[in-house]
Amino acid sequence: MMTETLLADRPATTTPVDVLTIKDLKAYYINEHFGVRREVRAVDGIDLTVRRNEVYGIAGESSSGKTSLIKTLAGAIRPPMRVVEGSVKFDFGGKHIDVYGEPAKMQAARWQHLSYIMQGSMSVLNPVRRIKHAFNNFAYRHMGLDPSAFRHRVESHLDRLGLDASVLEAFPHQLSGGMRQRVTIALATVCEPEFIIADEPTTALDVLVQQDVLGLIKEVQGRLGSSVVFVTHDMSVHAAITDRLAIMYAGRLAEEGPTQALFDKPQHPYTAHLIASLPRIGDVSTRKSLAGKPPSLANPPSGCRFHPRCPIAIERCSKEVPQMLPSATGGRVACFRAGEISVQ
Ligand SMILES: Nc1ncnc2c1ncn2[C@@H]1O[C@H](COP(=O)(O)OP(=O)(O)OP(=O)(O)O)[C@@H](O)[C@H]1O
Repeated sequence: MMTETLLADRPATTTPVDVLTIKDLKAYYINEHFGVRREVRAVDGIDLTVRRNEVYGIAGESSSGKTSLIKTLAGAIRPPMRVVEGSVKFDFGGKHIDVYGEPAKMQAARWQHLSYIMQGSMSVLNPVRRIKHAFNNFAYRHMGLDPSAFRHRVESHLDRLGLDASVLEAFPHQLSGGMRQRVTIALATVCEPEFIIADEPTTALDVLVQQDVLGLIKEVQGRLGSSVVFVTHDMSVHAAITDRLAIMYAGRLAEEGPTQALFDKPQHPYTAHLIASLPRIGDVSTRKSLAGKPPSLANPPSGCRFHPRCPIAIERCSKEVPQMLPSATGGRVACFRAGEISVQ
């Protein structure tokens, strides 16, 4: 995919109002067997903010902690996962919610203020019930409308999203994968939430349907002025849809910044590697893969967790943990040698 073209088409975001603030967040999977405690440090000291009316991407290879982070920020964690430190706070237009201080408030905010678009629509669509039941189950009680006004609202929302009202009478298996994903986007946005979490929503779709679904998410986000946290390992999808991008490695942030700047001039060697491994039209050279594999989060390396795989690591990298500091490209980066590597 030609990331340059996709990036050039994107309008800039101009409203720097924070809707989500995460401070020093640590969330671990903690198991104890026969008195031996095992901690998987999936989210390990994350600070970030998401602004109103932006698409904020979270990238990183498998097991870097992306899903654990979004579960934690949505207050959707279950044992053995536990938040051991830090805070997650939302500001929904003046309505403040401290996710771990006020769990009941967070529960009440679901659908109306915060909703999800998941990978694979079948997690929200019951295979043996018509689509309309999903709307009735999830959205009806949050909207305070009588049944006919609710039906009218759902139908006009579907219409704006290019879906015919007849989908409400269909069973999920009667729709294509792309159509089902459009329905789940409609379901997640019918209450006009301020905050939408999209977890790998296009991963199972083919490229053309993927473009269509991305366009739809961007359009709904723009119309509602919502914030979207968009998680995927696919950097070309981030290039197409996100305004700012965070790169996760082994439970921590490696880099964060405006998506375009991050693609143009990655400051962290891991970001540079992710961008360099994207296929480019006309380039027939073999892409060099990164040596080694992501570390175990039960026993991560000392210092910078990326240092055993980093082509420019120095002694300091194995001893000290680099902090996220302002980067030369208007973002933040956690690297003692920030900016010293170029994309091949
Ligand atoms: N229930 C669990 N118990 C123990 N460890 C877990 C559990 N769920 C996830 N993990 C571990 O937490 C770490 C982060 O996993 P997570 O699913 O958040 O990563 P991810 O970046 O979303 O990966 P993927 O892209 O493959 O979904 C991994 O090491 C994973 O093995």
